[in-house]
Amino acid sequence: MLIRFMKKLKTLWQRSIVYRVFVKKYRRYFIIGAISLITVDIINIFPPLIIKKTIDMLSGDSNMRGIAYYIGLFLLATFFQGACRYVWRIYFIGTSFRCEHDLRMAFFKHIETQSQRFFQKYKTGDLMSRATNDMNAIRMAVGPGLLIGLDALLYFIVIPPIIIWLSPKLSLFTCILMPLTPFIAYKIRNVIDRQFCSVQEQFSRVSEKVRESISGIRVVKSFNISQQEEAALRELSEDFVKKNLKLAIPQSLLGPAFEYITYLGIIMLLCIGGRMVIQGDITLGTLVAFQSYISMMIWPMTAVGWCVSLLQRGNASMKRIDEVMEEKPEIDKHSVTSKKVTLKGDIEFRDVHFQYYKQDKWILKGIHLKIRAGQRVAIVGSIGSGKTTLLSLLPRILSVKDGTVFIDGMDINAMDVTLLRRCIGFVPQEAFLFSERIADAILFGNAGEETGEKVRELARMVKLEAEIQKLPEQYESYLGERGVNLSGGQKQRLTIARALAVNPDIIIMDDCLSAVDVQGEHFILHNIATKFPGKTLIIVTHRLPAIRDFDVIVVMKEGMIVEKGTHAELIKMNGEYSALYRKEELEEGIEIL
Ligand SMILES: Nc1ncnc2c1ncn2[C@@H]1O[C@H](COP(=O)(O)OP(=O)(O)OP(=O)(O)O)[C@@H](O)[C@H]1O
Repeated sequence: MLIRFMKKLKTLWQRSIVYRVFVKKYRRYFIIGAISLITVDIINIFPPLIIKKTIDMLSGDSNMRGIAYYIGLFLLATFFQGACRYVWRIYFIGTSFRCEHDLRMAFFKHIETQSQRFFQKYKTGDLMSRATNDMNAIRMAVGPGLLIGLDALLYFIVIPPIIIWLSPKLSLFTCILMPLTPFIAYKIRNVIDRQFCSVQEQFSRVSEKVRESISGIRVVKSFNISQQEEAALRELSEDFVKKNLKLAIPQSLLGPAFEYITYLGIIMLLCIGGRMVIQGDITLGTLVAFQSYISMMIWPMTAVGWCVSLLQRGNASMKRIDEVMEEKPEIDKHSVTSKKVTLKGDIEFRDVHFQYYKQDKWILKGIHLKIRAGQRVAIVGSIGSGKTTLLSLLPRILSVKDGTVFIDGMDINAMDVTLLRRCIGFVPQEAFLFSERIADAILFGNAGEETGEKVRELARMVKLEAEIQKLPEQYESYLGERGVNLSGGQKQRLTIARALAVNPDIIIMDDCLSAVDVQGEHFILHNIATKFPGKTLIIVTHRLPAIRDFDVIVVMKEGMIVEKGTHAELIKMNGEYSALYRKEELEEGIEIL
């Protein structure tokens, strides 16, 4: 029975936030902190006893040497106590910051392994709120929460036996109200837990709205919808205030409720204890010492409520972190190696089907495509025909579940995703840039590489050099958030330079020249062909003249490959490609070969 109980206790402990976040990794720090805390609380027992002795001496024979001795003892005890307090603060509170750091890094690393599907489920603002607010709540639980809890527990263990020893009768009267404490804590705790979750969820919504409005500020202004955006944010924010106020009620009830019970105890003590001193049942020193101990209990009484609230908040936040951490990464073969393998660049899609969600429509329907190393391949087709989806499978931004994709004869699902991505220069449709120096944005992810000539060479290759040189600080100029201080075409060219910087074996360009003029497009494609000979190039484009000399042109329609061949072959076929080309010919007034 006892063994079963101990086992259950052990399981509970190992599941607790304190063990998982703090003790498991920083056991030594926990032990040092706990020892110094115990020492402080043990030393704490003595000052009231010393005071009792001194008062009793004063009301007795007034032995001055004895009094001086006790004063010396008192000073020594308080000094030692201060030193130990310093140690536990460092070991508990300091370590709680390390725990928060560890958890945040683990959270971030986990998010990095997730696929698009995950990011559709969790909004950016929500993830931000989990990585900041929730992490902070967890730190407060395993730092101050743990400290206060342990401290209070020690007080509850140490002080009652002493007051019983001082006067059992007086203890009985004073402690009559004590059992009320855990009962009230339990009742209020549940309410706090429920409301804290609701506050955190609302905070996520507010964060997401703010993020969305700021990143879409250009659209908001150009569509003149600032007022609607403001109203939407106000509604969310007001709701957040209301939820916080609702949470504040049980939280603020907790402390006063405990204090009230404790002060009732003190009043009873003064009435009954005073009478006992007058009747000679106890000495004045005993009453003073007794009162000191009861006052010392006020702190743990209040602290229990605070500790419970911190632990509850921490637990609620941990649940939110666990929810994300339990999301299985779609890609599990990640390595931390910095080596780069070289791929030849043969690619094969074998009977590939893809759907974004189960039960959803199929976006790719039985794709069979072989690309030989060094070929230049263009993928064209109507809007929404699945071109981006198909290309996203190669660097495993999306995972292939039905069918197989091979690179150099290897199934990409069996390849280390880090190494795979290092061999692919991927230029996405949306030019996303971080706010950093232009030189760093070009050498992105290649820290440690020498800048200078390589950066200039890449900028030249994408026809960006002259424009960068016109900037006041040239390559040292900082990009605004998401590159707001660049034009659409400049952003696209910079992302191409960034992809080429890794000297990839396979270059994938997803409609990333749409904001570049025709001459610029020819210039860049020509440069890629000459500077990266023998590399496989796959490009998605809606501008057909630019790809007339490509080795293979693949035409997609409704998730299927409907035509494949060279420009001349496809024109001769007089099918889908020929129709698209004629349409473009009309639009741009170009001549068909
Ligand atoms: N993340 C997503 N979740 C759900 N459906 C998606 C997602 N991304 C794309 N789709 C759907 O998949 C289909 C193919 O989209 P995809 O972007 O691959 O087409 P595309 O041929 O590249 O289009 P475009 O020429 O406009 O870039 C579309 O119907 C689109 O709505």
